[in-house]
Amino acid sequence: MPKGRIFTEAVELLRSAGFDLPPEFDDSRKLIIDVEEENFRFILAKPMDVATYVEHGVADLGIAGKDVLLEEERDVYELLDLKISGCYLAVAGLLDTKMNDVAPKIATKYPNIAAAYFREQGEQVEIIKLNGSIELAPLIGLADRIVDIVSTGRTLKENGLVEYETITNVTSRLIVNPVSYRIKDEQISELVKKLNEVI
Ligand SMILES: Nc1ncnc2c1ncn2[C@@H]1O[C@H](COP(=O)(O)OP(=O)(O)OP(=O)(O)O)[C@@H](O)[C@H]1O
Ligand SMILES: O=P(O)(O)OC[C@H]1O[C@H](OP(=O)(O)OP(=O)(O)O)[C@H](O)[C@@H]1O
Repeated sequence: MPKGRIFTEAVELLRSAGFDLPPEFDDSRKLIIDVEEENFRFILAKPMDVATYVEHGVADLGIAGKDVLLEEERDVYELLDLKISGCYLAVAGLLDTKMNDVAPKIATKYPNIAAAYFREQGEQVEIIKLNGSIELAPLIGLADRIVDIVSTGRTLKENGLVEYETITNVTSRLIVNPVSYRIKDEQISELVKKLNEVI
């Protein structure tokens, strides 16, 4: 399970699919929660790391944003679009500004997605990896553009930035380790069926 934003929505989804999740899921700092009644162990990780745990098989299943899956390109299967935590990835910058002609600078938490996007556009850019507050970069002259998540658009607006292009829509997905998918096929299909009924 991804901690943070997605967690609350994911817990709600699992509960509505019939999972009996204890109150620990609402207020706890535990990183591993065993739910014996369901025969499930929940591991709470940073959202960007979920696919890593699943690829390595220490978790059979995971919930990860499509942004993470595109950025990390882990060897996992995507089973379901859970249609939660919706947002999108966009190129943004200061109003009425052109990108520098020579190797414009792009600040982002998503260097792979950004590099692939500008490569497809035939533009040579310099990617600057940041870990948060991406909107700062064009404001203080670190970058010409940013590639970042937009949800309500409030962060862009309040910082005087505008969106130039949409890259892709993002929702959270149910992912599975390819070996687990073969071995635990029955259990996993049962879970997918339950989730499908409430998505
Ligand atoms: N407004 C949003 N901003 C960022 N991520 C969002 C937003 N809305 C939905 N998401 C989803 O939530 C995930 C990130 O969750 P969250 O912000 O809790 O983690 P994080 O980026 O690791 O944050 P932090 O580094 O602040 O802990 C993304 O992968 C994306 O799929
Ligand atoms: O369109 P909005 O609803 O304003 O949401 C988008 C903002 O939310 C995220 O930042 P976050 O809050 O995760 O902070 P961070 O960039 O410092 O990690 C994202 O990186 C944008 O900055």
